[in-house]
Amino acid sequence: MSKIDNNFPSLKNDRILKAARGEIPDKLPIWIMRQAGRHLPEFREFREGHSFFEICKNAEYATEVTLMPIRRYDLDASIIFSDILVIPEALGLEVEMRAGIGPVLPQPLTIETLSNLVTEGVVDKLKYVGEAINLTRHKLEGKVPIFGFSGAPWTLMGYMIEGGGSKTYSKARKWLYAFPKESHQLLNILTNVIIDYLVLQIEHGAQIVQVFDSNAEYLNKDLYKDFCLPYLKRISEEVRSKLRDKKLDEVPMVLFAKGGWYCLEEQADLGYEVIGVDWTVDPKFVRNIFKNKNITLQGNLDPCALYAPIGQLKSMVQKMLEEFGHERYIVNLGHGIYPDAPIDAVHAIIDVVHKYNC
Ligand SMILES: Cc1c2[nH]c(c1CCC(=O)O)Cc1[nH]c(c(CCC(=O)O)c1C)Cc1[nH]c(c(CCC(=O)O)c1C)Cc1[nH]c(c(C)c1CCC(=O)O)C2
Repeated sequence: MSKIDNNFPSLKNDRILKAARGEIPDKLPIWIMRQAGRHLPEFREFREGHSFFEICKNAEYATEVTLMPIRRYDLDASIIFSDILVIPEALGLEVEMRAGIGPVLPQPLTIETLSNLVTEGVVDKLKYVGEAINLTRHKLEGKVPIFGFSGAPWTLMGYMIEGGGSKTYSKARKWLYAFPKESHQLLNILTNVIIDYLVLQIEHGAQIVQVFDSNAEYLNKDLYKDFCLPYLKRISEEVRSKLRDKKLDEVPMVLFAKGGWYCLEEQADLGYEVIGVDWTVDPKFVRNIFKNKNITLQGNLDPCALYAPIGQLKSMVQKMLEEFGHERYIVNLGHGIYPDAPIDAVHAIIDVVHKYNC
């Protein structure tokens, strides 16, 4: 039994939850993908004394890092400090976080080693994430809600087969054509884990969860239909049904399929309240696609816009807010903030968003 205390402080800022459910918050909500970590000097300092996974696996450390952006900025949500690659690790693959490179899996998954994945007790091994969420939600004192998250099946499959990041994900894409049976087998294993992992996070206090399909951009509509949509749908449906079985309240679910412009319409029918879009998607275009759907949009400022002169940055944010409109909208970047993003730029964006008249 993990340490759970679900007697949480009451929530003072529910803008994100309201926007996700289609209610109108007093101000537009904003959070920033990858806000907890690499661009913050206090994180880099903390990181000098601890390895990446040491921080993830120690609830006190993970809480400390999760709170860093909340102390510094007037954000409307926190996101637990962790990584999408904790799932491959719990399935038995070694994952290293190498400075200047990123995640490396020294022994990538092959068709031959697929059956070696340890599929029993996976979520038990991930209880440390639940404990970190639980402690963070207490330490947040109700200031803002906390996001849980997971990588999507295809995105995790990509890292597992490539052994890390890749420019093309061609080894993983090759599986989809040459080994469809094994691909589905792997995607099913991942989907089962993701469902229980998200339920675990919600049980421990996550008030909203996001599924990152960061590698959607390497597929096309046919591949996404075969190898992603059914699994993403199963995740939203089974997370909700497991929560009902456990008599737990449902939480809003966000899907962010980066580069998934080719199947936006299909994403609206997967059972997620919020769909994230990257900066290549025109706000008016996506609003039009979703006009008859009960979907909240999230996004989509180019993370590189943060390097523009502050005045220009503020005008771009203002334009983005006008184009998305104030209903069913959560402000965010179109992908994670970069390590060298200027702190002043983040303050400027939040300032424009919170001054915006809904
Ligand atoms: C693809 C992906 C990964 N991890 C993640 C994704 C999906 C989002 C996206 O597409 O950006 C998600 C992630 N990774 C991290 C978080 C923490 C919470 C947050 O601030 O959003 C989240 C939500 C911490 C991290 N994950 C990582 C760091 C930096 C590593 C370090 O401190 O050494 C942090 C703070 C490492 C990581 N982890 C990953 C990569 C490619 C890298 C290297 C690049 C980098 O982020 O610096 C895999």
